[in-house]
Amino acid sequence: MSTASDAPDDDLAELDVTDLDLVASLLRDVPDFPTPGIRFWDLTGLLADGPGLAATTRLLAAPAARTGVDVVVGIEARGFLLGAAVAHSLGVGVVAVRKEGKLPAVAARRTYDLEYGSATLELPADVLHPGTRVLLVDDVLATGGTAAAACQLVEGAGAVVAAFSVVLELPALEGGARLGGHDVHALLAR
Ligand SMILES: O=P(O)(O)OC[C@H]1O[C@H](OP(=O)(O)OP(=O)(O)O)[C@H](O)[C@@H]1O
Ligand SMILES: Nc1ncnc2[nH]cnc12
Repeated sequence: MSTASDAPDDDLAELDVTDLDLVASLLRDVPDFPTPGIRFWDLTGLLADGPGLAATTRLLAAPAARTGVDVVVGIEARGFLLGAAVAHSLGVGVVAVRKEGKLPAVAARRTYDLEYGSATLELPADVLHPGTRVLLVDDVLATGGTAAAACQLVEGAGAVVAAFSVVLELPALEGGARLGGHDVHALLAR
């Protein structure tokens, strides 16, 4: 079983080790999904576990205590589940950055590549404003294409990415390097 010492970020030393160990114990990796050669990290069991979801929410929300945020932005699709939980725990709202074609009013869109394909993200119109401080939330940071696109959308609206919280970083794919120096808080690395 993984332990909290797998956490990639020294900042996390102050976080609850019991919470981190619980999160690590509920992750599952699936070989060759969705395409051959991909080791897919599945958070279904973590999200379905009450104490696991609560621990994850506490850990992902932690950067907001240091930086202060006005709103959480969750990235489709698994970032919606985590983002809403984090926003609720912080007492702020949540904005869904969606895959192409789902929003009736779009502020901007970005197309990007990820580990197993390409996609386009869209930011809803009229929810982020100049100076709005955003906590971005997602489940996995792999190549960083998704997170970089989301950062560009937020900043294109004049808002500020105060921090990016993610459950799991895959450091071999060097996604952090694509985030232009943004503060990345990954709970675990694999
Ligand atoms: O760092 P990257 O290489 O960009 O990959 C990370 C993204 O990939 C997954 O989403 P996916 O696009 O599979 O969408 P889903 O959550 O809608 O299934 C994951 O939830 C991240 O958003
Ligand atoms: N290996 C992986 N597991 C889960 N989500 C991902 N998103 C991109 N790569 C991923």
